[in-house]
Amino acid sequence: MIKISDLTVHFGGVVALDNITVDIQDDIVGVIGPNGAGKTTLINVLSGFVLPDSGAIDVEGVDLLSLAPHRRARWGLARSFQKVQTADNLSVADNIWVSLDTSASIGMRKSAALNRVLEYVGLVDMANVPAAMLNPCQRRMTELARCLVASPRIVLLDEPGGGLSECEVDRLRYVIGNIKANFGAQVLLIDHDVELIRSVCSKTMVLDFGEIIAYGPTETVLQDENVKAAYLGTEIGT
Ligand SMILES: Nc1ncnc2c1ncn2[C@@H]1O[C@H](COP(=O)(O)OP(=O)(O)OP(=O)(O)O)[C@@H](O)[C@H]1O
Repeated sequence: MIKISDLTVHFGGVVALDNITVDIQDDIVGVIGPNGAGKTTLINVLSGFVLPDSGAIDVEGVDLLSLAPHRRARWGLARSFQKVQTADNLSVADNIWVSLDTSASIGMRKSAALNRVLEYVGLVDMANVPAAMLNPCQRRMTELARCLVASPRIVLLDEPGGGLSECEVDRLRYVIGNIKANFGAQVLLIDHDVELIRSVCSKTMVLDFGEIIAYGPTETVLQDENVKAAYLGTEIGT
């Protein structure tokens, strides 16, 4: 469980997160909102890329903000980025192995963990291929595999559906939707693809101008008039 209390982040005059308080308990929770709403900032604070001005975050009894970013990773916090971060000159396997190099004991042989995650994301046949040769979906899957390989407790995903075709999003839906069952980790999923959010997230939080304007069961939230208004110009399917 992620317990966020009174979290505020300013960038100069911009209030990116405005006194947010929320308990995140469900296995897969969506985070949606218009551009600039504060979604990535929330993941950046959780992962240690941004220091908040005030507030506290408790994850499973741990004071997260007291840990340096690398210690959060060792504790079991994994994240992906809006712009996929793969090293082009490394193979798929080596791109994933990077997470194992910095991880603590993961309760199984590291090579077994690598094989398991390659199989899970469907990249077994591509293990030795340089990342430069991958298509966008395979790059995204490589990044997801890197998030999952070291037995994380919490996985933060920043727009993993961005730039993928519909059929690729189907695959992504399976991979994200089964993280809890296969790896035991809680997932926080930011995406603009409302159908992806709707299909995998039991609860969803909506940010607007740094504030939580709705949080609850995904379908209820998507039907909320305030949420529809915040998304004016963006269609939310009924
Ligand atoms: N490093 C930074 N320096 C200055 N301003 C920033 C920085 N990071 C974010 N912001 C500002 O904070 C606000 C929230 O940005 P954030 O990236 O968290 O929004 P977002 O909801 O993730 O948007 P998007 O959907 O476009 O990714 C925006 O006004 C943004 O311009």
